[in-house]
Amino acid sequence: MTAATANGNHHIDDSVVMKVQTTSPIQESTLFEELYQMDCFRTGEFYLKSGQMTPIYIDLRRIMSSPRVLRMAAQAMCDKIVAKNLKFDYVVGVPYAALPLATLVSDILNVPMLMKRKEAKAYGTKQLIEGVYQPGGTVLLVEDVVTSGESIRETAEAIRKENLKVTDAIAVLDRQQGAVANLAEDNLNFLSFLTMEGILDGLITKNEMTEERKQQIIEHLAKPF
Ligand SMILES: O=P(O)(O)OC[C@H]1O[C@H](OP(=O)(O)OP(=O)(O)O)[C@H](O)[C@@H]1O
Repeated sequence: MTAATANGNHHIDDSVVMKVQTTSPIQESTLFEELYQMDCFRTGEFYLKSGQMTPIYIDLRRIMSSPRVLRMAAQAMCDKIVAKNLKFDYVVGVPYAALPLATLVSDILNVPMLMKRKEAKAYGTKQLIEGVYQPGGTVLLVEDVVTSGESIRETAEAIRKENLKVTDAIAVLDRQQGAVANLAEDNLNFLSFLTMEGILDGLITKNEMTEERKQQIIEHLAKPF
């Protein structure tokens, strides 16, 4: 469990913080290489949850098929969580793609996990938030890829209805399409380990893309959706 402080808030146990701090941090280029090898980056014509067409699709669902890469992505987020000294009592993944990542973040940091369902069941306890929690506790949201931030907002709303707090969200990758500003409107600080620009630069080094194509993609993604 997390360790309780005098004011009732919680933090990651000191021994876990030290373990994360003394392990070499995951480099962006290292995770990029692994994601590239796992074919997570697709160019072509794809459609996002928002309905927007995108010339580049990043599918991090694929990494659950490699426990090593899945753990590396979770560790990269944990490095950032510890470096930023984020305070929280529970970890919640934005369903579904981020659930394996949230499970590993919970395990690495030894902080309990809760699960938010996409839809409540019509039987059993009918709860939207599963797991054991105390009202008033703080949740850290974990995402795989963020576009508008809408999925994070929806998840935060459901969690706040349960009298839990949410102040921070972290993702493996920010597609840099407005999520930071959108989430700030909802009092959510948003951090990511990788950015779309970093991925496009990586693809240039792999001769998969020219600088000119990168600029065209950035312009396309900057259009409102
Ligand atoms: O920032 P947003 O505009 O909300 O977009 C990002 C969301 O889209 C994807 O999930 P998707 O809706 O495809 O569902 P899944 O996780 O169940 O695959 C992704 O895993 C994020 O949750």
